[in-house]
Amino acid sequence: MVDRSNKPSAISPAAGGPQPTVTAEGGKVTARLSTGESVEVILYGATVTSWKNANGHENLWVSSAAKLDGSKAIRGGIPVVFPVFGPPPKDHATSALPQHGFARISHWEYLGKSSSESAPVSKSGDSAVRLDFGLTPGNVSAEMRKAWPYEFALQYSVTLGRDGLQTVLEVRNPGTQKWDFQMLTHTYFHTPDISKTAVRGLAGVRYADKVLDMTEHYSQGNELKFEGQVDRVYKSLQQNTTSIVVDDKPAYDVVRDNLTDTVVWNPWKEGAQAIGDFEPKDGYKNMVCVEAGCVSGWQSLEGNDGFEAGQVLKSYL
Ligand SMILES: O=P(O)(O)OC[C@H]1O[C@H](O)[C@H](O)[C@@H](O)[C@@H]1O
Repeated sequence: MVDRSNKPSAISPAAGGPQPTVTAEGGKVTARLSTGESVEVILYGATVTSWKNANGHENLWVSSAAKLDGSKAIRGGIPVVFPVFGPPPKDHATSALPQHGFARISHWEYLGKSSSESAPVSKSGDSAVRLDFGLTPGNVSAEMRKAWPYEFALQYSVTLGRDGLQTVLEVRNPGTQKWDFQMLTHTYFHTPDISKTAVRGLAGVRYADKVLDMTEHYSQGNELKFEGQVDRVYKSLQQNTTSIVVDDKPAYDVVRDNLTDTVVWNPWKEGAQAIGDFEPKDGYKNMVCVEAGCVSGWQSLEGNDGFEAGQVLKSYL
């Protein structure tokens, strides 16, 4: 088990003030703060498909051809990757699973809401709202169970505050047999113009470049710009904040908690053409994935052990 230095504070019922509204219907949970911020989570994959600021700005990119009916992983928003990132290695216990595992293609249960005035995303005096989702073997298809027959329990918490959006994944092994996993939140950020967009906070870090046959490199400058396809796994980052800037101005921050790695992905023109549910085809100009996770190695969980990690997303748009 990996210890967590920075656990989010306990959620306590909010006192007074206008309360957030939460609706759960049609396989979707929507929460809105009295100040106007909102979030929408589809139970299929517990995928966050919308996160808006009080001014109405949508922070996430979702393909106009994304399947929202449970027939395919949702192309956009924040898919949850578990228990393997990317194509599973051939000689590993996850080898029979599809790319990025089963969490994003399973129907999660909505466990309920709670309010908090002490979450990392709440401004003082304002309440944040937390939505909890659960996934256990009973929610997973027989095919996926056969491919990965371990006992597990996942709890995914999405907390909306005026200061941002927090996602936390708690992974538990209630069985007796030890297993390994990787996890990642595959956030698709919306950007007005990829040619003016850069990612900062990745300097001096070792990364595997998937575009260059997984070869290893060291990142030089502190800024990654986009002039073609980018698909990199940055490993063991020291600094816990990765920032997206547009025209040199802050757009988003991703603050990792107990997650060592960050994947940066933009499929560019050729990649978008090759992905059936990526629409519009020039949508790559309006998105960038900055994905916080632990994917460069494996986390091991003994029986009755647990692991918890997450991210806080901030928007300045
Ligand atoms: O098409 P998907 O299975 O959703 O994967 C989309 C992308 O996810 C990650 O960012 C990987 O690093 C990419 O290599 C992959 O193309």
